[in-house]
Amino acid sequence: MTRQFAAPPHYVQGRDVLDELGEHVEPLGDRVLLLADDIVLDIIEERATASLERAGVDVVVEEFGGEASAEEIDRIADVCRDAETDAIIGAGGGKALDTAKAAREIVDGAAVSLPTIASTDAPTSALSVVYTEDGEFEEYRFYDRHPDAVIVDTAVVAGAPTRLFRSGIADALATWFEASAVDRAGAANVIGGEPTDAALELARLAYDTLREQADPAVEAVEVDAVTEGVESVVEANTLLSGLGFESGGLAAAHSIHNGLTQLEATHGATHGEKVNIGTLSQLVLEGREGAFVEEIVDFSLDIGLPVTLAEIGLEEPTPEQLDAVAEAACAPDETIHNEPFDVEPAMVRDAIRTADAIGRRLKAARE
Ligand SMILES: NC(=O)c1ccc[n+]([C@@H]2O[C@H](COP(=O)([O-])OP(=O)(O)OC[C@H]3O[C@@H](n4cnc5c(N)ncnc54)[C@H](O)[C@@H]3O)[C@@H](O)[C@H]2O)c1
Ligand SMILES: [Zn+2]
Repeated sequence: MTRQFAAPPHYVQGRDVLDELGEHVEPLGDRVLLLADDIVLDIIEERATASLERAGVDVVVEEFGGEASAEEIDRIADVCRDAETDAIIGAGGGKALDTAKAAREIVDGAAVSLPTIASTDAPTSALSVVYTEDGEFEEYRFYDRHPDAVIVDTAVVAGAPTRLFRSGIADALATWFEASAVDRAGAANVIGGEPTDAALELARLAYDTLREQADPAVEAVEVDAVTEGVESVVEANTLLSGLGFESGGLAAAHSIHNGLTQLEATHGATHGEKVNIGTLSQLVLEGREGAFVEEIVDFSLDIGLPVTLAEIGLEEPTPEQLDAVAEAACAPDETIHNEPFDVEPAMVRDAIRTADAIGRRLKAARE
């Protein structure tokens, strides 16, 4: 297998970069669609539009429906066609960004990611995660092109709910564990190559950054402050985790996340919160040392991430529910098969139950 690495050409991060949006978008298009939900439009529409207009870029604003579903993607592609735009800016969380990337794939032109939360590693990737209208995982769509630019205003990100920042830490915490599983298995990364050393190092750097900086950064975001630590964690959640997962590869944690989305009760938990349960389960599945699993549970507790099924909406899951999650996590095209051993649903179910037991014990010990 050849080593392959891919990345977007341009990443911009800093306080108030929203006011420079126009400068970065102007080389990419003359008329852009700005896609965001009502909450995000309230936060960014005025400044984004003003910056784009200063740069001579026409803007058409469209409200995002909230789910990255096939229906919503087709609707947005139609809006782009009718408005004759030549670029699309997805602004908000992972779902709006994924929808913008998917619509650009249909209509062509440029795509820009403008994350307003550091909640996932979706902004940099050349793929979308598509769900049913009801929020169940449906498919990954892979693209040849990355977003042409990724613009992250850290003041906007720090002003958003801390829960979403924590969720991004969870999504980024999974990256090194998954990429290193792919590496140990000699499996393929998300773009179909062997992980480069660079991708593995980026994933590792995301992990090290979070272990050192996540705690104080969460504290800063609680008071909407932008510190160097916040900048580092935003970069870990967005750029390092984004490049790290795509060119490093995914494994069990994200398959278990996908399995969990089968249960409606988990839909109130964020992507990152469900991924955290996936990460802890992956560590148990891999037979990691007990002390190390406890260390990661403790880290999660320190920053306020879920460590039990109850915290993601599954108070008393039935055996049938956990079997359904494990079955879905082991679907033939799932990345759980990138683990360096054969994985069966019963192993996954028992890893989830065991991770939950450890999480409950350590959580109770703090109460
Ligand atoms: N394509 C990829 O590579 C990739 C990677 C990771 C995750 N994902 C996908 O991302 C999605 C999850 O994304 P998410 O967790 O960001 O959820 P989300 O997109 O549903 O956004 C969560 C909420 O945050 C709100 N929000 C956004 N910015 C805000 C701000 N500044 N202040 C207040 N509220 C704000 C939005 O209105 C939204 O309701 C999932 O669909 C997941 O599969 C994709
Ligand atoms: Zn993720």
